[in-house]
Amino acid sequence: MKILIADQIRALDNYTIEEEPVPSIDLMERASKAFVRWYTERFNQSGKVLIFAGLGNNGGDGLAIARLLDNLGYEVEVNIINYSDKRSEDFEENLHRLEKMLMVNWICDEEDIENALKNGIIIDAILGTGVNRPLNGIIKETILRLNRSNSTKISVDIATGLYTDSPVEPDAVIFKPDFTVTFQLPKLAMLLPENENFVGNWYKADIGLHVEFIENCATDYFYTDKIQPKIRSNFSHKGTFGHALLIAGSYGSIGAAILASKACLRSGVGLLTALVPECGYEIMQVSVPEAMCKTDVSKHTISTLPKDLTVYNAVGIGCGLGKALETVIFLENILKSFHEINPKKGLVLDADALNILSENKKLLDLLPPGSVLTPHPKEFQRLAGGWANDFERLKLLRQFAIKYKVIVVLKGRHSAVALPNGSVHFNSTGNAGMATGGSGDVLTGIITGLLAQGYPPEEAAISGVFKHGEAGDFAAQKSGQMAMIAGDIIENLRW
Ligand SMILES: NC(=O)C1=CN([C@@H]2O[C@H](COP(=O)(O)OP(=O)(O)OC[C@H]3O[C@@H](n4cnc5c(N)ncnc54)[C@H](O)[C@@H]3O)[C@@H](O)[C@H]2O)[C@@H](O)CC1
Ligand SMILES: [K+]
Repeated sequence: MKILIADQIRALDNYTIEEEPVPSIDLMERASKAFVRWYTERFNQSGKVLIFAGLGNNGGDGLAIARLLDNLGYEVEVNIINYSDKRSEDFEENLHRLEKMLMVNWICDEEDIENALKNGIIIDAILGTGVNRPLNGIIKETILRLNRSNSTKISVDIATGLYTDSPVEPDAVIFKPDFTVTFQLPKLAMLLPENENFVGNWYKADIGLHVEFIENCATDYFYTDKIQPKIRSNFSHKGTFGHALLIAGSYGSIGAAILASKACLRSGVGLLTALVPECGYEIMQVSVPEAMCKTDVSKHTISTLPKDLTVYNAVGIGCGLGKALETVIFLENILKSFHEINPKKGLVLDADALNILSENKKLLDLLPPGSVLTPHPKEFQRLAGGWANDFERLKLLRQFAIKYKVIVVLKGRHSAVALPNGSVHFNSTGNAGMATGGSGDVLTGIITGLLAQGYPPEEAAISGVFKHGEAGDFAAQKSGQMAMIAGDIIENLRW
């Protein structure tokens, strides 16, 4: 699914209005009905609904929502923030419709704000995607006061004050909802970790905007909310699904090799060889009997390039590897030999392989095009340098992927997969229970397994991240997020 910037969303609204055609007031009614559908599925008629509306179209939505909820028997109180003389046409029309049924309160000063605050659910329809400057005056005062309330808070489309596709000022005042119900498409700002408090749990409400227009919009940002399942032929044999090599583990971290190996096997790979230091041999053989196991000449680390690299369809390196000097030299050698053996072979670099790259930046130039790197934010910072905000981080991520022609999976709540063409694919699956040791090793195993089966690296990364998160969601349903361990993600992989 595409993610569009605010100007494109405005153009999309207008195009839908002209081409469908649908009068803008009816489109607003459709959006408001979609919100009300979401709301009535979760909240019953007990208690008050306190609607805070602005004077533009987001406010218009708020007034239409008030009317629809009132019709459904909810006890609604409407507060309009009187911050300007300018009102949108559809706001005026919805005010006209509402005033036939309900009295509205106009908020002009702090006393009005205090009077408006009662027990009830707060709905923020003050400003939406039209916000273009920091909040001040009576809007700012209202938001400051609403944010102090313990009531459940819900934003219509986007929290008041949050810019759709640019960073907010460091000391900006922004509404802090528990939920956001956003129309049609997710907004970029809602996917960035620094905005977590200004989004809450968010839901997408379809309002039937023009599908072809969306298809023709150019964008670099996408949201992965489903992937195409691949069908396996009945005539397959284990050779059909490739042979993966995982190079992982060091003394004290053989568990990382086990987790990556199990995940790789559960991702459909035909054959798996794990290369571990000698100290890991028995542990691997006992824990993962399905994998073949080779050992390095070193007892505790990986130091020596395997002879027969051409046998493998994909190689995953880094889980629990350590950063011993001999391992650094090993990584340099394998990156050099990758260019020679077969540029089409897949390569995944994770954890200590990434840390070695950041401590030896000249190695970055050896990265084979199409390699998949899976850093968490700290690892990415060490690789690419710091950033002032998440938009800047996103820019660095894209620049890095373009410059080195690699795929970078920046792990997090909505893991961002940056491709060499500069596009970024945000993931929809996963949960906080996955922030646990070994979860990254599982992802490396999955992506390596997909690469070995012949998935193009872009698809292996996007699908792997999606399935990893989905398995984490299944695991959380069973044991709860707190009790989850990385092994549960592997057990819950379903293809
Ligand atoms: N255009 C359409 O057809 C639809 C729009 N919808 C709603 O319309 C919203 C966008 O509406 P608008 O474009 O009218 O914009 P908003 O309602 O977000 O804002 C209204 C106006 O406030 C002004 N403004 C911006 N920043 C401000 C600030 N900090 N302080 C005070 N005033 C400020 C701007 O002039 C802006 O146009 C969406 O978020 C969505 O809720 C939905 O009804 C769906 C259909
Ligand atoms: K809003």
